[in-house]
Amino acid sequence: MSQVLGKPQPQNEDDDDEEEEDELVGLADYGDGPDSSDADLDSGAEEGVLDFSDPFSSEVKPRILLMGLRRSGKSSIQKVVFHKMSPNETLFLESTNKICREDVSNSSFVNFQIWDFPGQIDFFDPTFDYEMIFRGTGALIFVIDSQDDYMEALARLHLTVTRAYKVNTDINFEVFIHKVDGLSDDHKIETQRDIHQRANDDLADAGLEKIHLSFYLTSIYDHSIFEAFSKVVQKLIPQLPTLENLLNIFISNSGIEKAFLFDVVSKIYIATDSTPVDMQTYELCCDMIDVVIDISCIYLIDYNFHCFRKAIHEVFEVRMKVVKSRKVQNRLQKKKGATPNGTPRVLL
Ligand SMILES: Nc1nc2c(ncn2[C@@H]2O[C@H](COP(=O)(O)OP(=O)(O)OP(=O)(O)O)[C@@H](O)[C@H]2O)c(=O)[nH]1
Repeated sequence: MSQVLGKPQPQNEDDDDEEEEDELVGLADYGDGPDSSDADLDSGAEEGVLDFSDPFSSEVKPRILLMGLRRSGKSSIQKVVFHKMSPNETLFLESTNKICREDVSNSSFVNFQIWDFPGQIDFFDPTFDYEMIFRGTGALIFVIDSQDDYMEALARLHLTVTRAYKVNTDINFEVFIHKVDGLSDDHKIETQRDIHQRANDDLADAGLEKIHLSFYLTSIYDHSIFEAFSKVVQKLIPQLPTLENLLNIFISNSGIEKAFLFDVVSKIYIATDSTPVDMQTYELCCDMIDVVIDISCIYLIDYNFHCFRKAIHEVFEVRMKVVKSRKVQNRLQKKKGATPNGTPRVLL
């Protein structure tokens, strides 16, 4: 069902690149963020806390900005997706008061920078060089807390998007309607419709209809945040059409029903074939990746790959039975590619 790719790059190369980059722009003395050690261990990421006046004009990696009002959930998103923090632990996150930059270099495709902005950032502060920041930006994620009154957030979204667009018309504007775990299904749809309408009306009133905003319903308490981040990252991968074609060829020649190319570390999917993505299949693959990560250390130490693979399949089958409802299993059984006993096929 899924081919899990995306090996971490050799650590030495990364280190070399990072040193070179820092020397070039004179940033060797940037302090590590509070979680830099975790970052290194968990995601191959490196983190730094920057001043507003950070002169990062020569960065070549695509830059993803996380913006939004205070407590909207920006840092939680970053920690859950890229540091495997459990959602409940985010309750104890402190407010961000400086721009935090993180290099994510998990593979040749997942290779970008994330900048987490403090909620109270002031675009009119003369020391805040927003032109420099937006110039090198590939995607701007604006996080709106759907459980809160979002009028102020919408005004802020409008200001942010119009400022950014003036500097760089190539930015992808991504709006995360976040914390939807607290909303009923009807309320989710209504909130999305309302935010979509108001945000686009504001742009139209300013004569900026040509700015395209993409909307996602997200929560750190389920897979929606990983799916949304996957879509954001995919837009920054120039090889995406080629990868999709390869996956199309792969499924048509193998009889496999759905293929994802995953970044194992973050559970972002870099590409998939052109059949529609079914959330339950994606969740199943994410669960599978968790299992692989949980037990790989035990078996890889033994260099016994056959045992490892067998164990993965066994654990996966048990998990399928426990976690998935009978309804989901029945649906999967009926689909092409199911093994005779009804368990979906997984390739390792
Ligand atoms: N229910 C729910 N709570 C969330 C979600 N994401 C984040 N939170 C909570 O929202 C609160 C604020 O999260 P932060 O990540 O600190 O927010 P922030 O936008 O980085 O805040 P600033 O650093 O002040 O700008 C925390 O208590 C999180 O646990 C979510 O998807 N659902």
